[in-house]
Amino acid sequence: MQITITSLTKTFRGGVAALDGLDLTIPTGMFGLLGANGAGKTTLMRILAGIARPTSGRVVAGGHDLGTGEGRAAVQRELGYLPQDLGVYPDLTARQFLDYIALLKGLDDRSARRRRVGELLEVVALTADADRRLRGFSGGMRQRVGIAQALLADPQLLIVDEPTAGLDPEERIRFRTLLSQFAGSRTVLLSTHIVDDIAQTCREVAVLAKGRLIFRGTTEELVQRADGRVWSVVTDGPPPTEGTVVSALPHEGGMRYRVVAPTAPPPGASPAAPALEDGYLAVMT
Ligand SMILES: Nc1ncnc2c1ncn2[C@@H]1O[C@H](COP(=O)(O)OP(=O)(O)OP(=O)(O)O)[C@@H](O)[C@H]1O
Repeated sequence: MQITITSLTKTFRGGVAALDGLDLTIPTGMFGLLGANGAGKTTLMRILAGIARPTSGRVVAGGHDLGTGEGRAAVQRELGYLPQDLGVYPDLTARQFLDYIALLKGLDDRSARRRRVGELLEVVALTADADRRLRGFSGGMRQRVGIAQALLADPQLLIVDEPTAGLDPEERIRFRTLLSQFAGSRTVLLSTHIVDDIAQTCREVAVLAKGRLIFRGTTEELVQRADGRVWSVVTDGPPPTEGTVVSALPHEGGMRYRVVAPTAPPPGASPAAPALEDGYLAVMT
């Protein structure tokens, strides 16, 4: 499902422009959305999910205009959404919770619903824990329940908002592999602060800042934005003051700093190969 966003704005009461004339096309497949806190990612996702309404502008998803009730209903039938703060009922088991959400989504046939819930528990590797109460689940297990509920209706569009925050490395890897496997011919919009999650799953990415698009392209193109701007500085003195220090590691009696600097290299610097995070920092600065 392709999504075309044109001149989208969302201004909250008090005058905060969460989205400020956003133009963006999101193709089929996995698509990454990066941006600092408050950049407007959640607002965009809520508008795409039909939960929030824009102040102005247009969104067309899979040929459906979200500006109309009919269009929103059509997109919502094809939508799976995992918000940042999915509330679960702690006293329900994973199976009961998914069954309940499936019922809300209109899966009325009891045996079909039971089958679908069973399949999804398998997909998210929770079959063995299916009949435990959610209250005892780890953060990662809860996120997997969250993704299972988002996948219940086999959506063509899956929107996930910072799904790996708080997960341990193993769970993060498992979670993002799950998303990639699911994507295929569908559209998966992944919003996150964790640049590595995007690097490992998405070919294309957009970066938002203050409600505006500041980059849209492939992950390789984002890496290229940092070409000639990444430096390695070994020193036993104070850290470099130019640019942004992205890492600091002890090195032979001193420190090795990795620096993204837009102009002249810091004294004593040698060039380093850029990574996606450097490209992100380069466009952010
Ligand atoms: N309901 C609201 N009322 C007023 N301002 C809001 C509301 N929701 C969001 N905002 C403001 O809109 C801006 C964008 O917020 P949004 O949550 O979309 O950003 P974000 O990129 O998702 O941030 P984060 O990464 O922290 O989740 C922020 O300045 C935020 O304070």
